Amino acid sequence: MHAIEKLLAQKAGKESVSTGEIVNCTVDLAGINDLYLQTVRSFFEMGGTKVHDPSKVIMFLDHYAPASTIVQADNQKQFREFCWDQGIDLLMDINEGVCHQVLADRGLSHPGEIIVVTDSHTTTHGAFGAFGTGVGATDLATILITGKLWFRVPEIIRINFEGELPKGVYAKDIILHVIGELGADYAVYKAVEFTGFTLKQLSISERMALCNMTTEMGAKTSYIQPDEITMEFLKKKVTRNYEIFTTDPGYQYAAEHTFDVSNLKPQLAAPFSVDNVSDVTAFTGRKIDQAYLGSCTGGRVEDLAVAAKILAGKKISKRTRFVVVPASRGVFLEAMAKGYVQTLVEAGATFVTPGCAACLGTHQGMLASGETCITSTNRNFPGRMGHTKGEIFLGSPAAVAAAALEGKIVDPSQYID
Ligand SMILES: CC(C)[C@H](C(=O)O)[C@@H](O)C(=O)O
Ligand code: SF4
Repeated sequence: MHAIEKLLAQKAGKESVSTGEIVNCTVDLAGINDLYLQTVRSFFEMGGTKVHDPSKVIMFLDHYAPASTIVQADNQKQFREFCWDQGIDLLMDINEGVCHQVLADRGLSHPGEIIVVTDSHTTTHGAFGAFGTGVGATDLATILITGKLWFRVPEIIRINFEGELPKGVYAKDIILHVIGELGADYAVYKAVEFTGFTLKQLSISERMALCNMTTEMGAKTSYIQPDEITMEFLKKKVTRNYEIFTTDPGYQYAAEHTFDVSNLKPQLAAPFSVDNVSDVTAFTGRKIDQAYLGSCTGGRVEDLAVAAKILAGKKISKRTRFVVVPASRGVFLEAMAKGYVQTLVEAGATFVTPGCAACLGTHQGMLASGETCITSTNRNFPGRMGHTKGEIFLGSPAAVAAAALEGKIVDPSQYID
């Protein structure tokens, strides 16, 4: 069996599972975000009165943090009251940040566990060897009532990376390249495992970016076998025991792909699809109105660090806005302590408090008609960050910072020593 199958088998109380089987699993952590008040409504509609185990539930007020509309303010009020009534202590209010980063910061994402959030990018937690997946309101309400949820054991695809990453090329470039090659619907309901030499070069932050974007291939979940890098990260954060599963030798994957990254150039996904990917050089010189650094894909400390490095002692281009949104309070604090916030604000960045902000086009950095944005986020369909006639290029944090500096798309590798 694969590690993912062993994990699902254990959570279903079975000896083994096989692809396609439906299993009913105990969920280790269930998260609800502030766009999903329907979860609470469904909980009551389905006959719920008391949450099965409030210690395994976490609430995130992140997508509209702080609330920008009266409806959202009202929803957030109802979420808070639900937590207080139900004894849910893990209420991550508007001061905490994007759910996936908050889980990582707090050491709540563990190997060998099932994490389900009402958010598609829950695949991010594959970076820790967890089974992370996103669901809708009624599925989440089912967990609230029973502590369990059914899953279809997914086919598992192995994506192997060989070679050392060139200067100025990051996990974001790798995953954009993979999605460009395989397509945005390649992994629908499949699990994507990343393996190979290149992973040894990738920090937890970079691995989170990789796993996060498997959602943009349709993946149900993603996986990286925990190693020394994972352990190093977890030992500073996690206080309780967890189990690490390993894949049996000779396991037959549904498909296997190998990418050599040693000659990879910085990548961009051009409007209006995440798989419309090419080398950044195809668009160099293209003027941008806004550069956006943030989200659960590209708003971590390392992302702000590379931007600060590129912009230290410089000013952003006069006709460009640079919106920076730390993914979490933890990221914000660390970036302040390390001086990145100071550097970026001096360079002309506009800071937004931790949260989803304009990543999903609802507030705090929206695009006007006809504007072009380069962003470290994960989606670029029409209207994703504001006006449907806004054009969005997805790139690495370095590509975003270099574009903010020049006011146009440039090859970021020239800005990295
Ligand atoms: C709000 C949520 C439903 C949504 C998702 O699931 O991905 C959001 O986080 C996004 O990125 O579009
Ligand atoms: S930061 Fe963006 S992608 Fe991540 S959860 Fe928020 S809206 Fe979704």
